[in-house]
Amino acid sequence: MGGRSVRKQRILFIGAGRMAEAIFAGVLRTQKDYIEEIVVANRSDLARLHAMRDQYGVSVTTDWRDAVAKADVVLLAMPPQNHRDVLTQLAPYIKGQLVMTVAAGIGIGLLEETLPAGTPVVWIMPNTAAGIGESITLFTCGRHVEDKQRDVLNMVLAGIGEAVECTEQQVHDLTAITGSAPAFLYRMVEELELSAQGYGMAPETARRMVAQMIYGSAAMLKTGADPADLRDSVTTPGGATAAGLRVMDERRFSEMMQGAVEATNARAREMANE
Ligand SMILES: NC(=O)C1=CN([C@@H]2O[C@H](COP(=O)(O)OP(=O)(O)OC[C@H]3O[C@@H](n4cnc5c(N)ncnc54)[C@H](O)[C@@H]3O)[C@@H](O)[C@H]2O)C=CC1
Ligand SMILES: O=C(O)[C@@H]1CCC=N1
Repeated sequence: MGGRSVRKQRILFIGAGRMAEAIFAGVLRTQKDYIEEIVVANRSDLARLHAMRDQYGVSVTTDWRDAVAKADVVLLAMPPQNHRDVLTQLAPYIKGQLVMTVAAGIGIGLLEETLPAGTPVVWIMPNTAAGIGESITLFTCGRHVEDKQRDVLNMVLAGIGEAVECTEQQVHDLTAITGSAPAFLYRMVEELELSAQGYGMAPETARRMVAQMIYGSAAMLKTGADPADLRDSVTTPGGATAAGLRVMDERRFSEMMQGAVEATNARAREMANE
């Protein structure tokens, strides 16, 4: 945190979905000393709010207006499509609070245009591993973010994993790679588990095997090794792996992955304008 101290923060989450939960769960795991209160707001679904209150000890409300004035940070964790409306409703209550959004495709411009002049705003793009402190979070800051808000931002980001500051364009371009790609990977896991089960493995054994295979592979990558070299070291010349990789190439794996990335980013942009 740049050596500066952060006083205890009151963070209001507008939206009580999966990403809100992943972020406050992560922050509460490791940054509790910096948290005065987490308030979670949702329009409806009282049952979910109550479950969150009971599980995490957060405060909950169905009317965020009550909580904005006292908040230090307002974090929008709801669909991109609802941002314009909620930001417009939020604007009269904002007097210097740090406003953050996690929404795909949103960017900084809409926040700065809609909120009072000078409001510090940040766009973050985490992934669901935030909940266990293992997100890789991309972020970009608006024009009015000063050191004291950066310290708060760093505290939140450190609570949910690793973070990389990007340009706004990079957050748009990389949303698929860090925000959505966990789903691409899980999709592959589902297929591998199905194959293992097809060979007679119990579902829980198949899960454990595939999870450890991915964990080990990720650990190899985190040593800094090049993925092409790692792939080569698995691929015995003329051997079994080569036959599998050949099928991936024949079925245009590269084209499929690039297409998935492009479609994801395009849809993120589209949602922000709906
Ligand atoms: N799920 C993920 O892996 C990631 C999601 N995001 C972003 O996080 C945001 C939320 O996504 P999820 O948590 O996955 O969705 P979700 O569907 O689980 O949760 C959305 C929440 O927003 C609430 N909401 C909708 N309109 C509202 C309004 N007008 N006022 C107050 N609350 C409202 C809903 O009731 C719900 O609690 C999206 O903008 C998404 O782009 C970003 C990175 C990763
Ligand atoms: O699917 C979505 O729209 C969001 C964006 C990144 C991950 N989930």
